[in-house]
Amino acid sequence: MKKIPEAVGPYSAFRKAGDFLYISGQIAINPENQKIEAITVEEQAKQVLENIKAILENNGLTTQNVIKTTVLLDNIADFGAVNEIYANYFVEPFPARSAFAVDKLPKNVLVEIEAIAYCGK
Ligand SMILES: C=C(N)C(=O)O
Repeated sequence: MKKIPEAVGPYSAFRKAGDFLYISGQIAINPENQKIEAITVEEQAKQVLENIKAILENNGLTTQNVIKTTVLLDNIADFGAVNEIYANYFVEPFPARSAFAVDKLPKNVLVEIEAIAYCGK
């Protein structure tokens, strides 16, 4: 099993319900030490997506099972930079997605991404 980040509040990193796996919003926590070490938005986006990938893999899934994501940004100016990293993790047909800039994110990170994966046939 791959290491995954611990929740930073009263929630589960993921929950399975029927044919769906719900992955809580991931922030750039290094699962080796539970610390946020990534500094730039590109580094943070990569760590976030590696964390999502690890959760998927621990559940026997890949990013191709992901049908919906939500991207939360501290600054909408980072939209393009995050898209470039994001595109390395998904292939067509891409998951449906929503993206927002929000006022502040937990632990003052720059990006948070949540995902829903379909585990059925
Ligand atoms: C980081 C989160 N997903 C949270 O606080 O809900």
